[in-house]
Amino acid sequence: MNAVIEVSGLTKRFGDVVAVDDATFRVEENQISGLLGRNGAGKTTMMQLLTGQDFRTSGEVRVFGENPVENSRVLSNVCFVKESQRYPEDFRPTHVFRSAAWFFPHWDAAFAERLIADFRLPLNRRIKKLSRGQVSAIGVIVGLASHAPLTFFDEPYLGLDAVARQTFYDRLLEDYAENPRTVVLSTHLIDEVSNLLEHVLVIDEGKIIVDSSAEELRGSATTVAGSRSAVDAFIGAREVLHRDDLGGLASVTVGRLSPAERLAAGQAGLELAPVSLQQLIVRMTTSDETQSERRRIA
Ligand SMILES: Nc1ncnc2c1ncn2[C@@H]1O[C@H](COP(=O)(O)OP(=O)(O)OP(=O)(O)O)[C@@H](O)[C@H]1O
Repeated sequence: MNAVIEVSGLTKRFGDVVAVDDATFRVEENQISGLLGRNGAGKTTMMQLLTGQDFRTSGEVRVFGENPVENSRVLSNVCFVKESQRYPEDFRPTHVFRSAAWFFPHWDAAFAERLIADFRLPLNRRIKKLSRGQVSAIGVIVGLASHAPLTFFDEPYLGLDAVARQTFYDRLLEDYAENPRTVVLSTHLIDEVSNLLEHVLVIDEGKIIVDSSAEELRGSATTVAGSRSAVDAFIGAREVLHRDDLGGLASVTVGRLSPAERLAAGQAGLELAPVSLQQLIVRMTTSDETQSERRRIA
């Protein structure tokens, strides 16, 4: 596989704050990757560095094999949809889409038209008069219709309602199937995007703590539920990631189970349930147990 992004030992400091801390990872071509993490984890800073909008303190960044900073060869192939995108004072959505056609060599005007209808976006209303969700829809439309070989969506749907978010996921997947490209998506709505993601990067306090295929990650923990005595007998000396007890019942999250262990759990009358990506990430990035859980899940 070809790496579209290669990052090595990347660090970005703002005074005393280490926003990105010695990050090393690759993003493969034509995959949808999630860049996930808590508030202030370093997601936006990472995207700024990858799109040449900020300077690194140390380390290396390669996008399409080159340094992205002030590099038009790289940047003409990149679309960055930001959460807090600002537009010129008197701009209307129609102005944004007309300019997008100049900026993005692969701009798909017909697709943009369809998305404008899907999101019911008023084209000729001043952007400053639009609702928060309508402003987000502009960014989402630009990101999708740009057909840029590398597209970053940084928490793109502030204010978008559930229908509009589902429209975004559906159109992204449909279009990605026809026009494969590399997408990096940062979001807090992890469960909503979980089925979209092929690869997951989790950043916490500037450090990349997970770099894994989404499928592998999903199978990396299981919840075992049943009578407390049967659960305790099954888990034995296993490390427990999370535990809930209710009367004589217990529900315990443990790491990856082998097929034989799954069979044994079934024979012991226990129920097994996968742990959602969101639950997993919440547990990995919750402060007091963070370090030990990361080790156990990894
Ligand atoms: N220009 C700056 N000056 C000082 N500190 C900054 C600056 N930009 C970001 N930071 C700090 O760097 C850290 C990472 O911020 P960043 O915006 O990358 O986080 P994030 O993961 O995108 O968060 P969120 O999910 O809340 O948007 C935070 O502690 C933030 O306060």
